[in-house]
Amino acid sequence: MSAEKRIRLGVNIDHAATLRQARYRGYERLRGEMVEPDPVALAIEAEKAGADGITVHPREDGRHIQRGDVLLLKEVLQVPLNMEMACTDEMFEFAVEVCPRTVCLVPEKREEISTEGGLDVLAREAWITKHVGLLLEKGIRTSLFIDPDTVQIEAAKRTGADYIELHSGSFANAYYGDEGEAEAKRLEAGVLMGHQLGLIVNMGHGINYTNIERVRGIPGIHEMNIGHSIISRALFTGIREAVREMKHLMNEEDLA
Ligand SMILES: CC(=O)[C@@H](O)[C@H](O)COP(=O)(O)O
Ligand SMILES: NCC(=O)COP(=O)(O)O
Repeated sequence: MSAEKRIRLGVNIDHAATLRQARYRGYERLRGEMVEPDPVALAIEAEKAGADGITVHPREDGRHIQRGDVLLLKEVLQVPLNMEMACTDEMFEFAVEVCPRTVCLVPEKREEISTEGGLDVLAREAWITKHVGLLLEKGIRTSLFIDPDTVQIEAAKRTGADYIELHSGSFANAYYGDEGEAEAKRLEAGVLMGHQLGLIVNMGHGINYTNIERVRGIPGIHEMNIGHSIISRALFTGIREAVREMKHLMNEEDLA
């Protein structure tokens, strides 16, 4: 695949933090203790293996990645940090403190295990538009994590955000069923529409080493953010191999 068409791989390391917090509930790096697994050390390994970026989602309730992790990541990473966050004033303040390359605005529900649907941009359009501008003043670009729906993509454009990340969870859930192809086509149409509107289009959620074969060929995907599947595979292969394998697979390249 030619360099300009290569899909960038953003590795979401939250799931390592989820494992850590399962044992060390309430742990926050700022206390200075060292417990495992360390998501920051994992991110550095992922970077060494070729990750083009690292994604984290500090939740308002702090149940997965911790704020101290995010601040440290910003210090030690060479590759861009993408920080997902809920549309709240408190998270905005934290984003300004961290100053990641990009912020990706996501919906957040206390009761969900992971992010279930895309952001309803129309419902939060005024807040989002204002904060896209405020983040840009601080040199932070904004992405909006949305379902591949026409009205949401149009609304995303109106907010002034540079990026959208199309939520591929419905596709991933439907992959083995009758609706898999229809969901893939929805993503395809969403990427195309985003492009036509001049947005940079990313994709993420539920992408794995199997279903990647259906979405990797969609023209114009800038970056895929992949977490759960890579961290799961890393338990068997180590993170470097898991990243290397996904990076080659998503770009249809042979492993050297
Ligand atoms: C926005 C998204 O799809 C994922 O990044 C997800 O939110 C990861 O974080 P959690 O595991 O805390 O849900
Ligand atoms: N925004 C999606 C993401 O970062 C990773 O989602 P998943 O691969 O952990 O489902």
